Amino acid sequence: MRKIKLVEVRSEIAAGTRGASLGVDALKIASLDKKSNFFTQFDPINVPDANNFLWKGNKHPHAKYIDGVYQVLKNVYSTIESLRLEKKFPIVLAGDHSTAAGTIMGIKAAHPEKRLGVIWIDAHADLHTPYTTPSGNMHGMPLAMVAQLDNLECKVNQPLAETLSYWEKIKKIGGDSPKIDPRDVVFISVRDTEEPEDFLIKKYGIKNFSTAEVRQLGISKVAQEALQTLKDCDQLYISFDVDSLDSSISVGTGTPVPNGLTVEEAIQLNAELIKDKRVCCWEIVEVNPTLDTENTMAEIAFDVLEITTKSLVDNF
Ligand SMILES: NC(=[NH2+])NCCC[C@H](N)C(=O)O
Ligand SMILES: [Mn+2]
Repeated sequence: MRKIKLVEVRSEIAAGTRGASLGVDALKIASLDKKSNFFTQFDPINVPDANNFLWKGNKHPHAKYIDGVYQVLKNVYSTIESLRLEKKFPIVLAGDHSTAAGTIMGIKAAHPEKRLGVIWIDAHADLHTPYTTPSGNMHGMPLAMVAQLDNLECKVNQPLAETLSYWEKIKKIGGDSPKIDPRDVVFISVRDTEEPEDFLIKKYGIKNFSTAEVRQLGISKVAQEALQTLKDCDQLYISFDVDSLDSSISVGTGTPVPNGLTVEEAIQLNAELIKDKRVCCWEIVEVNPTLDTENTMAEIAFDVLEITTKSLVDNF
């Protein structure tokens, strides 16, 4: 069996709604209520966040708290790089989705020669940049950070010079080269995008398996085709944003969207994908219990986490 390491990242500064930093602990409460021994099996490591920046107020309208985001990304990057060098399999429990960029930077830094593919299960494409973001929330930008995209063709904002200097630094964490080719991204259930993102999806021919397609093809076929799309990649990272689930289920998350996956679909999908031997890291993000009742979102997310991890363990 591969050595699994749980990584906790309680960042919420890059989300537009407060509370995603509590997602990790909500997962633990869900585990206790379920009387699961999950959290006794793997000892977790905690990555320092920069949520204290929230008290100071935001100075960057088109990339909110980018100074804090930069710090967190460096922390996540160095943690993940070390774990990968120790041949550990990181299972990352995170808050806002921006930190997935740090995860990807770390994976790439540990094995720069390996071509890295990404399976992004999410309602959103998270391909924005400070030049295109409609909200300024940096959880909408991680894939642009790691692919080193500015998307100036679709520029709508005029970010401040200081914002752009942080943006340049972020893109260079782990080295001044793209960590992924955008063509090596596969989306699943992405259904709420803005024009600048649609432009990039088209430009790079990024494959998205819509919810309808998931239902049409069935989970095993989708998993198979997603992995086939990334056949030339040497290692794979799976990012599971709980807002990929239908908004009737994903109440406890900052940006819920209708027409998403069912719980069963999400569980089967992750359990299937993680069997591929190239997968070297799995991440779950954006649980926000302050928007929820009875910790429902975390209970569902915990089921996904537990079953996906079991599939990983059983297949090694
Ligand atoms: N990881 C997420 N929940 N991302 C939501 C992004 C929503 C929207 N595209 C924005 O940039 O504001
Ligand atoms: Mn996301």
